[in-house]
Amino acid sequence: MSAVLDVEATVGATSVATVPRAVIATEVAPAKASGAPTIAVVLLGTGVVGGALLKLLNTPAAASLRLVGAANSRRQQTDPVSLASRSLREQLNHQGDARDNAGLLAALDAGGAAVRVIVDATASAPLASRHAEWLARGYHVVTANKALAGGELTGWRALQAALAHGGCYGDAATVGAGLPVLSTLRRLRSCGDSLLTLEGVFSGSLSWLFNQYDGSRPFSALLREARQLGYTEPDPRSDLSGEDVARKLLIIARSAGFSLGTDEVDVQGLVPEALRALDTESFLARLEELDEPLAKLHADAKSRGCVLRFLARLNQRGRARVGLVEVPLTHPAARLYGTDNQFALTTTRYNTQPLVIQGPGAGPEVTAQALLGDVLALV
Ligand SMILES: NC(=O)C1=CN([C@@H]2O[C@H](COP(=O)(O)OP(=O)(O)OC[C@H]3O[C@@H](n4cnc5c(N)ncnc54)[C@H](O)[C@@H]3O)[C@@H](O)[C@H]2O)C=CC1
Ligand SMILES: N[C@@H](CC=O)C(=O)O
Repeated sequence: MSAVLDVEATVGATSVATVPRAVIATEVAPAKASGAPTIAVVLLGTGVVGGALLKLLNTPAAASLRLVGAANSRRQQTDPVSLASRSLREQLNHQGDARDNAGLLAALDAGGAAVRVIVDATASAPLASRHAEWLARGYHVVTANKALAGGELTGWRALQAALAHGGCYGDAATVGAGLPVLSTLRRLRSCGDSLLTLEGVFSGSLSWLFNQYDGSRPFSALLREARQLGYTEPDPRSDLSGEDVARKLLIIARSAGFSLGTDEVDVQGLVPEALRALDTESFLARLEELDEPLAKLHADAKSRGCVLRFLARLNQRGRARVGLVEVPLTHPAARLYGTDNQFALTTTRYNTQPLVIQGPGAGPEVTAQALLGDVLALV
């Protein structure tokens, strides 16, 4: 890719200060026939992604899984035999026990399953901070939550230390919503290949927004639609601020051996100062304040024959940047569709042309499938 990714080309930077925030999973295993070892599962989070996973758990692909506990932020239900109800997600809105991780772990232990898995489909940093402890206690963790691996370096190191003693960390959903990015990188590394540079579009929601945005509809209207479609984070500022992209960049970089801290990613976000300290509901009520600045950036880019794309880049010196840039129509990122993510990996062996992984990078169904795939890969 070209020099448009350089700092000078970064546009629309209304904020810099964002705090950005694995590791083992192979490919999806086929559904097991009856009599195969049962996997006991606890699901944390029954929102967009967790809700889609609950649907998948009622399909034949998940026949070897036994859901023994499920929780949202306020309530939980457990059943050491199986929580089979199709209306579990709705039930948790008004019935169940108070939240208590110990009760969920007890349900995992009670059934005597050989494989015990905690699936984290929340965006909760406090929950993510428990992942290493759970691994150390003998549970496997499968996660869509990026807050540990993409958070402070101390958390990443605690995770690696826990993994050194056993347990698996299914993290496919944390990058590209399950696109085979981390698995490919690990495979290359196991063959002695090394990541040199990385660049591309790592946000499904921002990809969708800027692939659509042509000035004919306000940016705020598109953002509301992206949220409805389940592409954004629970608080869309996590996407707009660049924080979610920075987390993915950190997860990839760290998986490739770069010990990058959160403060080593230069993050150029899109959330104006006035909207940063609000609670989520107040922010959602003021989305129209994004419209004018983005309309201007779009018009400026268009006048130069360019489009806007939210790009991430890690160079060979370990310098990392994420932000909105103008790219010419010939740029690979200008030719993305829908929620497409694009990861261009230049390695010691893929060094004349990068290895490019591209495809839908957000959405409940693909993300839930990535979680299921990581669970099935445990046996
Ligand atoms: N939406 C997408 O396309 C993708 C999302 N992800 C990740 O999946 C995670 C979930 O995203 P969504 O489902 O969109 O969010 P959501 O807001 O729809 O759902 C979050 C769920 O977590 C629950 N929760 C929060 N704190 C909890 C706690 N302490 N204990 C138990 N449950 C708790 C909430 O009650 C809710 O049910 C996020 O970490 C996100 O980054 C990852 C890849 C793609
Ligand atoms: N909000 C995220 C969802 C996947 O991680 C994105 O837009 O990419």
